[in-house]
Amino acid sequence: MGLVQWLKGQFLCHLIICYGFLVSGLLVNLLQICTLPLWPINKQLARRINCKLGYSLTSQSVALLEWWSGTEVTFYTDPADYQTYGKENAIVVLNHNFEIDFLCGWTFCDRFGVLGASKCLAKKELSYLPVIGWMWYFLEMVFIKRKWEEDKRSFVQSLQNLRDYPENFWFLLHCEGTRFTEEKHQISMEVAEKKGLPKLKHHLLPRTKGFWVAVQNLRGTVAAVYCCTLNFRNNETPTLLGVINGKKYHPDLYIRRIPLESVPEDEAECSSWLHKLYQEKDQFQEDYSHTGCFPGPVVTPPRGPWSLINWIGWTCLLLYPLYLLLVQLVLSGSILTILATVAFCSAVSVGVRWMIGQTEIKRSSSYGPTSVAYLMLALVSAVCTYKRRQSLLLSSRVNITMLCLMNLGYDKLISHSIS
Ligand SMILES: CCCCC/C=C\C/C=C\CCCCCCCC(=O)SCCNC(=O)CCNC(=O)[C@H](O)C(C)(C)COP(=O)(O)OP(=O)(O)OC[C@H]1O[C@@H](n2cnc3c(N)ncnc32)[C@H](O)[C@@H]1OP(=O)(O)O
Ligand SMILES: CCCCCCCCCCCCCCCCCC(=O)OC[C@@H](O)COP(=O)(O)O
Repeated sequence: MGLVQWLKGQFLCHLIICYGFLVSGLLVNLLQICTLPLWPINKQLARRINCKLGYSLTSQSVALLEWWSGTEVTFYTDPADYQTYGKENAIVVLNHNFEIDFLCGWTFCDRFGVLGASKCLAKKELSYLPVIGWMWYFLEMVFIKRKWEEDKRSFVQSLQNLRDYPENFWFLLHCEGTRFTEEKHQISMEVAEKKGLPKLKHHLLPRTKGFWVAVQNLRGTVAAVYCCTLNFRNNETPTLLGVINGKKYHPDLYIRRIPLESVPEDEAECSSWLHKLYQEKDQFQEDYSHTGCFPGPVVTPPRGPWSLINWIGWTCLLLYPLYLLLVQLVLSGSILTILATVAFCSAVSVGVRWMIGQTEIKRSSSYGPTSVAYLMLALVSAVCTYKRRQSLLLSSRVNITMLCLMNLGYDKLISHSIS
C-alpha cells in the first residue's frame, strides 16, 4: 500500500474532511438564511444564489468521490442524447440499490453543470438532516411522508413552484420508494403477482403515483425523462465509509433520454408505461450481470476541476482557524481548553458518523413491507439462520399461516400492511 493510500485510511484525515464538510455546511446554511429577505424582493436572484451555495456544498462530496477515492463513473448513452444533457430540465428515474447511488448521480449532474439546481423527491425524514437537509429546504427539494393522502397537496404545490425555476434542473425520482433489500423485494413481488405484473429480479415494483403526478405537473417545464440504470462492476457493494477511506469503486451508469411527449397523460396508461420501463430496466440489469456492461456506447465527459478547487478552498479556509486554535491550545496548556477541543472533535466525528449512517441500507426504513407481513418475514429469516436445518419446514409453515390468515378474511389487513 502506498503512502497516499495509507493516509486516506487515517482517522485524522477523516476528521479533517468531516470537520470541513460540517463547518462549511453550517456556513452555507447560515448564508442561505441570509437570502431569506431577498426572496420577496427578487425571488429568482435568491434561487440562483442558493444554487451556487448548494453547489459549493454538494460538490465537496463529488470531489470526495472523484478525487479522493478516485472513483470514475462510466456513462453509457446515445451520443445524440448526450448533446442535450444539461441544456434542458429532466425527470430522472434511477434504481435504488446502492448506498452511494446519490453520489454517482451528483457526479452525473456535475459533469453537465446542473449540480447546484438538482432536486429529488425525498422522504420527509431527510429534510431534518443537519446541513444537507437544511440546504435542500432552500433548494426547493420536494419532501413527502410517503402517505399519499397527506402528501398530495404539498407535493403538487412544490412541483408547481418549480415551473419558473431560473436554472436547468434534474428532478430525481426513485420510483421504488425505498432501498432494495431481499425482504422488501419478496413482498414487492407478491404485490406484483397479485396485480398480474411480471416479476422483477433486480428492482422493487415501482410506485407509480409520484411519477404520474410529477410528469403531469412538470409538462411544459421538463423536456424528457432520463431513464438511468446504475450498477457496479465485480458485484461491488459500495459504501460512503469506503469512499471516505479512499476506496475506488467502478460504477456504470446507463442513461436513456425519453421525450416527455411519449409518456401517456392518463394515470392508468402512465402507470403501465412505468411498469414497462422497469421491466426494461430489469432486463438491462440482468444482461449486465452476464456481460458486465450496458448497451450503448461509452461517452464519459472529463471530470472538471471545480469541485476539487472548491473543496481545497473550503479546507484551507477552515483549517487556518483550526490551526490557530490548536496553537492556542498548546501554548495555553489549559485543561479546560483541551477538554473543549476534544469534546468539539468528538462531536464532529459522532455527528458526521450519524449522518453517514443515514445512507446505510442496513438502516433502511421499514417502508413498504410493514407490520404483520414484514415481522413474519423477519421472524422467518431470523429463525432460518438460527436453525438452518429446519428452515424449509418453518418458512412453509409461516407461508401456510399467511394463507390461513388470508382465508380467514385478514386479506385486507395483510395487503394494507404491505402497502
Ligand atoms: C443518475 C442521475 C441522478 C440525477 C440526480 C439528480 C438529482 C439528485 C438530487 C439529490 C440527490 C439526493 C438523493 C436523496 C434520495 C432520497 C430518495 C428518497 O427519499 S426515496 C423515498 C421517497 N420517494 C418516493 O417514495 C418516490 C416513490 N414513491 C411514489 O412516487 C409514490 O407513488 C408516492 C407518491 C409516495 C405515493 O405512494 P402510495 O403508496 O401512497 O401510492 P401509489 O399509488 O404509488 O402506490 C400504491 C399502490 O402500490 C401498491 N403497493 C403496495 N405495496 C407495494 C410494494 N411493496 N411495492 C409496490 N407497490 C406496492 C398498492 O397495492 C397500491 O396499488 P393500487 O393503487 O393498485 O391499490
Ligand atoms: C467532503 C465531503 C465529506 C462527506 C462527509 C460525509 C457527510 C455525510 C453526508 C451525508 C449525505 C446524506 C445524503 C443523504 C442521502 C441519502 C439518500 C438515501 O439513501 O435515502 C434513502 C431513501 O431514499 C429511502 O429511504 P429508505 O426507505 O430506504 O430508508
